[in-house]
Amino acid sequence: MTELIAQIDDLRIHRPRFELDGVSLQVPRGAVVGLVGPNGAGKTTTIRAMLGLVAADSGRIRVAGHAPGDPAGLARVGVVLDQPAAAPEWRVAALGRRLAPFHARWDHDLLARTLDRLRVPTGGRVGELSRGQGVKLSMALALAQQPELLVLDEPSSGLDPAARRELVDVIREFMLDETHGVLLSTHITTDLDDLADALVVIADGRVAHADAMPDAVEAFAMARGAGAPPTEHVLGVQRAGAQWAGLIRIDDSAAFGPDVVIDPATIDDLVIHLAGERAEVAA
Ligand SMILES: Nc1ncnc2c1ncn2[C@@H]1O[C@H](COP(=O)(O)OP(=O)(O)OP(=O)(O)O)[C@@H](O)[C@H]1O
Repeated sequence: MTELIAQIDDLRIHRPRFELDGVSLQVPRGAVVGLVGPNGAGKTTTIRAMLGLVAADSGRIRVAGHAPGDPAGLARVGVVLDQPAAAPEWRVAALGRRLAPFHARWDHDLLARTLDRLRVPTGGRVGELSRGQGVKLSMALALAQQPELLVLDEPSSGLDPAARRELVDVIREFMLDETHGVLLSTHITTDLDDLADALVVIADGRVAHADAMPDAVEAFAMARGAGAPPTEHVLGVQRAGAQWAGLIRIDDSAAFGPDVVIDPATIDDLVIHLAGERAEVAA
């Protein structure tokens, strides 16, 4: 059986205007798990609960065999969140010296190499870095801990195309060790096409779809037609004038006539139309 490095079962968090409603996901060792979904779907809330940064109302979370927030578990997790990884007044060049005492396996050489490779300026203070440079710094600091699990919440946001490619390469190298795992939340879904071993789509506080890649995407297709959309088999129908488009299960393709065009689906299609499906169910 595949060993899990992180596991979330039936996580529920109640907020005044939001419900995380029974989210379950698993990160096996050796796997990159992509976490996708529309704005406000609950991705960051799930990640924060996993790290012990927000309290769960119910559910079970284990990270490297420990409860969320347990220092023994966190010591094995490198994190890139949507906020700076260090105080703005700290000198970038001094970060290794400042942070190493808090991490048993800190690798100064790896930090220097990653900062150099990602072209992070090391001559100034953290607060002087651009948003993208700050993300790269967070990534370098996360890797310097030599974690077993990397948890990345929208690391690509603010990165230029070349830097995004570098980031994907860095993740690939991290995964050369088959005991490692990655949970990667992103809106740049094309980054996941060749990288993710599994996909979890969250919509409106629930897991709308989860499967291994590429099956997670290839189980679906996009159907497009004109006139009244079919009432069966089409998920999250969207209309533009006389045209309609929706997601279908590939197994249902035969239910459509020649007037319906069927194309392969993308991860974006899943995010858009499975979320639309949830909205229609809720309406
Ligand atoms: N501290 C908070 N108090 C109350 N509600 C919150 C809090 N943080 C987040 N929320 C709400 O929880 C919901 C889920 O937010 P979350 O940040 O998890 O979404 P997300 O999927 O990460 O979205 P995005 O893609 O925009 O980053 C949103 O409706 C948000 O307004």
